[in-house]
Amino acid sequence: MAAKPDMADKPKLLVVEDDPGLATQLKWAWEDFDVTCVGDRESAIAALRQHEPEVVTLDLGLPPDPDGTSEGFAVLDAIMALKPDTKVIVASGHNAPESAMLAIGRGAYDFYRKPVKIEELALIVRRALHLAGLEAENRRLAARAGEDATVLGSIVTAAPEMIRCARTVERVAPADVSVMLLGASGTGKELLARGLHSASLRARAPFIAINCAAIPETLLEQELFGYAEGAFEGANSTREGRIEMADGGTLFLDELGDMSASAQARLLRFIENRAVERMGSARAIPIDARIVCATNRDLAAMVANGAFREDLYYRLAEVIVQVPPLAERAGDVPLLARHFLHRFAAEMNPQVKGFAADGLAAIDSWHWPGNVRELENRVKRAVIMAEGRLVCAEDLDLAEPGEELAQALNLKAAREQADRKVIRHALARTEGNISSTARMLGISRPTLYDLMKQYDLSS
Ligand SMILES: Nc1ncnc2c1ncn2[C@@H]1O[C@H](COP(=O)(O)OP(=O)(O)OP(=O)(O)O)[C@@H](O)[C@H]1O
Repeated sequence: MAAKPDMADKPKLLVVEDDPGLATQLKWAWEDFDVTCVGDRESAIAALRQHEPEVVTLDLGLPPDPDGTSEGFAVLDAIMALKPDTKVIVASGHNAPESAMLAIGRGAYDFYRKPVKIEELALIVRRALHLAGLEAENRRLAARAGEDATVLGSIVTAAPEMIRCARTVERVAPADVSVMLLGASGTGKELLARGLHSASLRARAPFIAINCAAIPETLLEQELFGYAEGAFEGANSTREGRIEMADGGTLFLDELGDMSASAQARLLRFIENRAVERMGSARAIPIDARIVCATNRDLAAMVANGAFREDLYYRLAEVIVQVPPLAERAGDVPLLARHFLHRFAAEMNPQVKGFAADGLAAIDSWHWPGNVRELENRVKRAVIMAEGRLVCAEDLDLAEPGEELAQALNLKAAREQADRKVIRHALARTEGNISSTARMLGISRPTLYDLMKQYDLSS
């Protein structure tokens, strides 16, 4: 015996009709629907809540106002408020032909004329159902695309290279191993470290980050290990270091390659003893912190030439994760550009809605040596600069230095233009960090300061 089609498989139709004869006629006309018939506002809303129908046919003339439209509109408004994706088809009676148009203005999908022609109504109902299905599928896909475009919480990517990298981080997160993130500046190492912490069992404890390159060598040890009162001149009170603050949580050591030999030795002692000694104090304070570190230097080479301790290296690099540069992540440049555009437009310039074609082309052809940080800064600046709805190539200021030089007045002017452009780009890449900019340009900090003064550039 063939199984009876299960009601659960059938699309749901709610018929709101106060004429019992007509309601019965409609009910039998829809064999392939799971039909519910009701005759007033209260039961219509109750049925909506209970069955969540995809499609509703609604007679606007319902009791206690069967000759008017007030009750019908009240039902329509309630449906639009409770479940706005419902396709409502209203009946337009002889007495109020204009009400059909009003109903569409208030969210109804379509209307039919009374007296009802079942075939005509069937066509409208089926089309509405088809559309409801398409819309539901679209919503599902959009939600999935949203999920897929971010990994480890906040990392926007669709590139297999980066997804693999994030998945590795996700997999090692629950194990209490040390993780070393290797990759160029601005590739998202800190974001990955934060993602790792959030995915670990330590998520509720603090995530403490310290950038070893941003703190002068002499202060780094104080920052990391803290100090006791009187440890040195000016130490008027005892201060806990970052390692202590990370107790129970994760300590993120950024730019690890910039750590002095003395700080390296102290760090190794902390790892071996699982305890810190504040500077100027012999008391060992037990600390349980997981270390995640990152560097854009070639640490293996630094170990080979003695600039970085080998024993420390192996303690910190139980798992090594290579973070690919942005230029090697297929499809990520336009994806991230749009992500940043929408974020910064919402924060700073809501009239901006997207990229002009030449803007997208400029983004696409740039090689992004400063990686995601450079892209983020460029788009931020462009959103602020944009005058219209679309960000164009000019707002992004991405031309190669060479392109404009051919038109320069003379060699001196050309050199100056090139200097300005290269310095501006380097500053954008490092978010105005003078030491990193000088290192990137292969000049000393004083030389960079001089040039910035000469060209009237600010960081
Ligand atoms: N995949 C991504 N999705 C969204 N934002 C990102 C992504 N990658 C990086 N960013 C953003 O780019 C900026 C730079 O990232 P991050 O600081 O993590 O890079 P980094 O590799 O640690 O850089 P550095 O080596 O210079 O410290 C941050 O503002 C970060 O939020």
